[in-house]
Amino acid sequence: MTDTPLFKVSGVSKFYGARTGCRDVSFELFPGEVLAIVGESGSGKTTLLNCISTRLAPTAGTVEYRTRDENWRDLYRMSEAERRMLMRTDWGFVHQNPADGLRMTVSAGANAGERLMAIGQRHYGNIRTTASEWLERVEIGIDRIDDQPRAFSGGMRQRLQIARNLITSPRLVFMDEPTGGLDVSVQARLLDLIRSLVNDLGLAVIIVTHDLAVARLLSHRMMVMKDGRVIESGLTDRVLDDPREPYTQLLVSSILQV
Ligand SMILES: Nc1ncnc2c1ncn2[C@@H]1O[C@H](COP(=O)(O)OP(=O)(O)OP(=O)(O)O)[C@@H](O)[C@H]1O
Repeated sequence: MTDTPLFKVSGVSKFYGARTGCRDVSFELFPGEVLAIVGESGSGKTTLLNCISTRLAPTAGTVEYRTRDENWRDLYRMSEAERRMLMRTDWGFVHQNPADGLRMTVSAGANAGERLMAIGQRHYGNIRTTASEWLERVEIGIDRIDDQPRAFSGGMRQRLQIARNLITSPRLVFMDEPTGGLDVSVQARLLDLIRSLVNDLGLAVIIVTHDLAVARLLSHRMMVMKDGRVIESGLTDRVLDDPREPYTQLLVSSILQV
């Protein structure tokens, strides 16, 4: 990790009419850092993730990103085309439901290789080679490269979605409950894979989860949300081993013995 942040969120709020989605959230994220956003259902995690990943315009606040050419850019002042390019190249977004992040009716190889074309690669042979390497890296047999993801299990689909996201060497990846809805043994294998890829690639990650065990395993730092606000944040081990807020204490003791 370096001393210069990669991403700055200041005073982000989102209101749905009179209802609060999230309120006055600020934080910085450093290169290579994994931040978990945790909280109960309805606490505002998804709203916040969508606001900071440019999927949902906040009611107030700014979200800034340090680009590869060392410029700070306010994401909501970028043109739509610039934002889309950033999403395709420098960023990844891993959805809870792989069908939301994959094209279900094209081959696994094309799903992985497509983003390389988005960044200008044109050589079919090279794209296929890189796609095969990535399939292998996420433990999908090379004999499945021409199969469509609809013929894959839930765990395989999720691994393919991860390959599709990481193939362009993004610097920042958003993950929304990436292991939600999978069997426990499949979850454990996927978490191991995510952890080693994130470490090997030095990725910065913002991961939303309601599962404190996932936060414990993957994140360096965490933010606890309640009613749209961040009520506690700090190093993951500190927050889980020595929660300061009564609500966090309750969450830690009632949800899971971690
Ligand atoms: N499109 C919407 N219109 C109105 N209210 C919404 C909308 N989306 C979310 N909300 C409200 O905003 C609050 C935060 O919801 P959000 O989905 O962000 O929470 P969450 O922590 O991600 O929950 P979950 O884990 O169940 O997805 C809730 O009160 C929710 O009802």
